[in-house]
Amino acid sequence: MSSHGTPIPMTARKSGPLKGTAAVPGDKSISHRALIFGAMAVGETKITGLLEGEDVLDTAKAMQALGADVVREGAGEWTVHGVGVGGFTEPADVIDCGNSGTGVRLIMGAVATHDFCTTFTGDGSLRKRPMGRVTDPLALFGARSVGRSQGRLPLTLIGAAEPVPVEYETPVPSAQVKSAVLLAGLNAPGQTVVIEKEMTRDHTERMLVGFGAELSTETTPEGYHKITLTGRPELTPQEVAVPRDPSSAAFPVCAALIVEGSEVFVPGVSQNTTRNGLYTTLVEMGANISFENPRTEGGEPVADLRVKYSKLKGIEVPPDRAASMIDEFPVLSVVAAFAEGTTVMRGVKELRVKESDRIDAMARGLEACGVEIEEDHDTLIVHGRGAKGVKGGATCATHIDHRIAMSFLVMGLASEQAVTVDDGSPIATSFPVFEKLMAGLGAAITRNN
Ligand SMILES: O=C(O)C1=C[C@@H](OP(=O)(O)O)[C@@H](O)[C@H](O)C1
Ligand SMILES: C=C(OP(=O)(O)O)C(=O)O
Repeated sequence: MSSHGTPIPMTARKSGPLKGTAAVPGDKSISHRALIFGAMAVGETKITGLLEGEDVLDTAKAMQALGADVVREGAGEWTVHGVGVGGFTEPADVIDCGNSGTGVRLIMGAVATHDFCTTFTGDGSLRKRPMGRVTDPLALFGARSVGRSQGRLPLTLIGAAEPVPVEYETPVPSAQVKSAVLLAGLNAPGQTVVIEKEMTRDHTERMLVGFGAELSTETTPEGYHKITLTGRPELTPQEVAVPRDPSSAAFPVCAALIVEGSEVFVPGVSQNTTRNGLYTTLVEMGANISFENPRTEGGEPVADLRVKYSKLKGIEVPPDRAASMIDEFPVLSVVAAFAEGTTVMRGVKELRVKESDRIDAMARGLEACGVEIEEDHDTLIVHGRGAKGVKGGATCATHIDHRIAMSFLVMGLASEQAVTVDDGSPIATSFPVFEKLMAGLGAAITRNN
């Protein structure tokens, strides 16, 4: 039973060709950051295209609780009157980040170098996720924290009264950890340095530069990604146009690839190389995707995708691509089930600490639907059914995980028998218009109660 909300079981049935345009909402990562950087700038930041999903709305509430003025002006249009770097005030109540790892970890970073105390919590999924990966580097700035065992939420963070700058090499490939350290470094004197062995999504770096921080990036002789941030800048308010979310676009794209006769147009999909690993992988599998009208939107390189049903083959995904498609492995494993041959996903252990253990959740659901898999701690291998087709016919557990729910619903659109998910309610955390958008393409997805 989820503590996210009342479970909403949903079912997807074999559908006719999917046709039309899938204009997915704003990018979740960029939406969180637009609110947080807006709150740390002096003056009014205007945001358009903000993702109004539960995760981002929780971050908006948190920014208000810390003293910023955050106002919804219209659909996706928000203004943030920031309090300036170092200007947050102690929240009067617990900050509840709901289902959002990004929200809680970035906000922990933002308050860690403020001389006050913040208590964080979240839903049943977030309370299981590891926070030590963020509280460990924040301790180097002088922040202290007390959480449940293994640093789980609820957790209280006592910010550093006299923060010191930090040099930190991230032990796991995580943009959330990198961003937490950089956000803490904003209110520390001197230079904060983050080094990552594998480069993760770079929205924090791009947006900090956009908001006027002094930040430089370089590749070290070992090939690592090194970021140097000068603390205590005055951030200048911005007009942020949030581009569409490539992680949400993955669902209509993958659905079109596996539902026979489909042709779907997906505008404005990020071509940022720290986010587009799924699309590279799909092309290697033989996907018929054309990348049209390349341009820049909201500071991100984007293209319009025209996607046609394709006969796909299994491939080995290079492990060094994992970070650039980390949220897309669940839906890739669905596509792999329909491909001819085996798809090997190695170097994916980070999937075990997402909203759910995504290797386990996908493995169990795929098996229940008649797909043979192999897994170990860091690997998921899917033996594609190809011409034999996917049986389906199971109810898959989603474990309060939006991407698991959407992935199995996509699977049901092309399986012989319907696929049910026990709880589709978490879809609202990242893709609140998923059902409407998929219905518009002709996908047979229904709620069961
Ligand atoms: O920084 C971000 O916006 C995100 C980073 C990734 O998490 P990790 O940093 O934990 O890999 C990703 O899974 C998440 O959906 C969003
Ligand atoms: C992992 C995800 O988000 P978060 O870590 O912000 O909860 C995701 O959206 O797939």
